[in-house]
Amino acid sequence: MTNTPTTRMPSATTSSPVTETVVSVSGLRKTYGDKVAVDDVSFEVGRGEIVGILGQNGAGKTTTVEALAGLRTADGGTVSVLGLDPQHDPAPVRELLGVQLQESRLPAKQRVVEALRLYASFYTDPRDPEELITLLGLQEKRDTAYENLSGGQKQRLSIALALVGNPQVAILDELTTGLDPQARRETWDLIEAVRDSGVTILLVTHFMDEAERLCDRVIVIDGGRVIAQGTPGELARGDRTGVTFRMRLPQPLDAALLADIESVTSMREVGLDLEVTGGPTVLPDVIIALHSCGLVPTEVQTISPSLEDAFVALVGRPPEENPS
Ligand SMILES: Nc1ncnc2c1ncn2[C@@H]1O[C@H](COP(=O)(O)OP(=O)(O)OP(=O)(O)O)[C@@H](O)[C@H]1O
Repeated sequence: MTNTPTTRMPSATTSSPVTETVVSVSGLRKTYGDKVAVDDVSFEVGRGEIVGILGQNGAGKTTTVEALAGLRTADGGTVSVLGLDPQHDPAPVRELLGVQLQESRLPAKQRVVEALRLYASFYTDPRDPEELITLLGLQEKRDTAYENLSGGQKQRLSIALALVGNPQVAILDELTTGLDPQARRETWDLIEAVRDSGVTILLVTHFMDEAERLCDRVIVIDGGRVIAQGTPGELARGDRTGVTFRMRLPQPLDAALLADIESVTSMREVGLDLEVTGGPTVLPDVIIALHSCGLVPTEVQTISPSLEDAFVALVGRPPEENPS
């Protein structure tokens, strides 16, 4: 994690005090006919945080954030943005909340600067469109029609449109879906710059690498319910206190040598490597034991548990490769 959040929220495993809650969702419920899209969702977001909403297709993520933005009517529960109620009085919330929803589409011939000026005219205290064009690296595309922008440029424009009202909170849904790896990394840098400019961000994503890179905390939704929340590191570690590493040795090893080490709990061969798992001191214990036999590994790599592993363990299935 490269982020240094200005506030930390309580999570599954921490209890730091909340300094200022800007978004609060409590017992949210939404049905479409017989279909329960959101069953019982509660969470809070503190000022300056980037919080990820993770879940598979159909988990209820978009319904949740759209209810928060006052774009869908909830059947139960409460939502609050900066103390305002978007469900019963959405107009003032729109001044404070920017929304980038999935697949924003603009008229094909509309130029970048025209779109930004038009959207700016909807707000009482908008950001300067030219400043946003610079912030989002769209200077060279300022006068380009929407239809002639690349996928990454369209995405950056949609983020600019979410920010043009000068919001204190931004909801970004499927931020980097369909972008190439470089455009994704550029978009991530941009989101960090947006957060550093003082905007609290709620990020809906399928991508675990994106959540690990950007989010101070993540909320995992499955079947319309929150099934876990915490920092990406907390969720990835889960209950694990042990260490796993892989090493490559210059010659075959008598397995009994390592099996006798108290801190070693398991070993397995992975290709040319030996993977060892054990207690907190297992890595130095193994290296010292090898050294006493005149052996030095040619490579050693510690294996960190990933958010993706945690997600699979929690949800029972991996996040979709090709989100809809
Ligand atoms: N307007 C609607 N009418 C009927 N059912 C809907 C509607 N919108 C969403 N649903 C259903 O509600 C459930 C939750 O949908 P939602 O879009 O909130 O999920 P999601 O987690 O955002 O999924 P995705 O990642 O695919 O966008 C899904 O089963 C979906 O099919």
